[in-house]
Amino acid sequence: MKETHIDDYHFFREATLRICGSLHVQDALDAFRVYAETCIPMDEIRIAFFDERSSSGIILADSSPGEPSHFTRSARFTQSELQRYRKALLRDGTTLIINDFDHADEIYRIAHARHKTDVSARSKLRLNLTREGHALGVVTLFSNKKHTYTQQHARLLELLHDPFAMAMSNWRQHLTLTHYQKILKDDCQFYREALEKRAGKDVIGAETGLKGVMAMVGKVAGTNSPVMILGETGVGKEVVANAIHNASERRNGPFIKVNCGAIPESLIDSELFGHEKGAFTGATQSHRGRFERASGGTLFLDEVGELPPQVQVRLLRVLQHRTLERVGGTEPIPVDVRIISATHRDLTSMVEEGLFRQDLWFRLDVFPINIPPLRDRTMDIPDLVHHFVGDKCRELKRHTPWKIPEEAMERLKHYPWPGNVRELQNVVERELILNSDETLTFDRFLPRSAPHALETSSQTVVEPLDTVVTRAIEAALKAARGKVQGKGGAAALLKINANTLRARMQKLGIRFGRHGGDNAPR
Ligand SMILES: Nc1ncnc2c1ncn2[C@@H]1O[C@H](COP(=O)(O)OP(=O)(O)OP(=O)(O)O)[C@@H](O)[C@H]1O
Repeated sequence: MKETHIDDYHFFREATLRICGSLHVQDALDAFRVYAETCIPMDEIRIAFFDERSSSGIILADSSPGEPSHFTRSARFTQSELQRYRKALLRDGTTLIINDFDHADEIYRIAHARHKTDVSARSKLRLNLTREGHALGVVTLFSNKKHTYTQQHARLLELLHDPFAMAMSNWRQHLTLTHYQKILKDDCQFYREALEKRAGKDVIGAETGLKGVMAMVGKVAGTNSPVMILGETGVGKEVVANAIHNASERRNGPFIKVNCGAIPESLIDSELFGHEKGAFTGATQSHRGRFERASGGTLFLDEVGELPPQVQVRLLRVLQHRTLERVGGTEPIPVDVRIISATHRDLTSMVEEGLFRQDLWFRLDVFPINIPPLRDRTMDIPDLVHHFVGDKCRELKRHTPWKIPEEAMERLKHYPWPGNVRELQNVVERELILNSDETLTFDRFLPRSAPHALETSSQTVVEPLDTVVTRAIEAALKAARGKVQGKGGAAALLKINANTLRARMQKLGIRFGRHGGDNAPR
């Protein structure tokens, strides 16, 4: 290329605009090459840096006018190669011209070969990027002809040291952030799917006992109206709230649940609305509340009747203004959530007694949905039982086939289920743990002899699940003389996997070993 006079200022300005013009290193490099090749010849240009942690040379971007060349983006170096490379960089200064690559320092030829590159470079011009004495990386121009580069080219490239160094830091930070953003998005998707699986997307009884409820769900899901779900404890209020969210346009946003009765009064403000750093003793970090976390999705206020009066006031204000302020904050934060509330309490009488604000109730109770108790939709019981047995068998890794006699199912249908679906779910779990036969009779919980007594005896028959499970495990351990695993062991007697049994023993605090003295299950 015939050397022509190039105005330094003009070159610096135009080149810098392109180098710093994009956070995407590839776009910036392509734009720079298209402009700069009118002043400095190049068949290819690369930007690379050294990653100290992995002792690897990493090519960030590569640009050429024709077909992109092939190379390995990341190449590892040994410690001694690294030292030789650093020494050579120090020796060679900011720019280096190699006009006959065959005679270049061996370490440069090693680096070139290590990237398994198909660039047939004959000459190269390199700019060594440093900041405050630290090596940031290199910009390398390649030419397929020998003796391409002159001191004038090197001088021009050197003018661009600072813009390239600054852009290099930004590109690397941008790449790191994009990398973490991808990981977070992926994790978020994974946990959302796991949560959906746990919550169970299926609404059993949607075509039978809950048909009317699901028709209401279908009508209201597409709107943004607040929904109030009413029903006894354990009827499936959360299941229905989930169904509304999943059928709405917000389905790809978060579904955040707040159990208003389970959060201590002193924490509920911060849990719902978040707080700023230093808002109170112990607030060492700022914290997003559940309202903010639910942004773009649905906020499910379970047991809304339990909200303390002062929180009712603040909730009303957020719903009216559609903005919130974190505890200790002054900036209003816009709120974009759909509210679904639920309660098993009689909110109308709570309003009459002054225990629940009427204005808040009007705002929340725009579209009420009443879920009937299980005793009023006994036709759903067989499907629910089969659904829960299938689920629990998978969880307990119980592969034996099972059947439920017609007569046992009739008894299940006639029980009044004061704890509704949750109670039925617990009874199924207990039956599967205690009954290792193929036939599930439910005799322990619903005795055949006195079906009429069931309705009154529920208080004495139903015990906390953990108590029953503990008793069963202890009985099995006793029969197996402390042996957990293997033939005749407690796991075999209970027909569950030994690891599952150990996990349960640990959770329930059951002592291990033949004499209960060992501290690890065998
Ligand atoms: N129709 C249904 N289909 C499948 N599972 C259900 C159904 N209804 C309830 N369940 C299951 O029963 C259990 C209790 O349901 P859920 O938590 O939705 O009840 P709830 O009315 O919100 O209870 P609470 O009043 O205690 O908050 C859950 O494990 C849920 O998965």
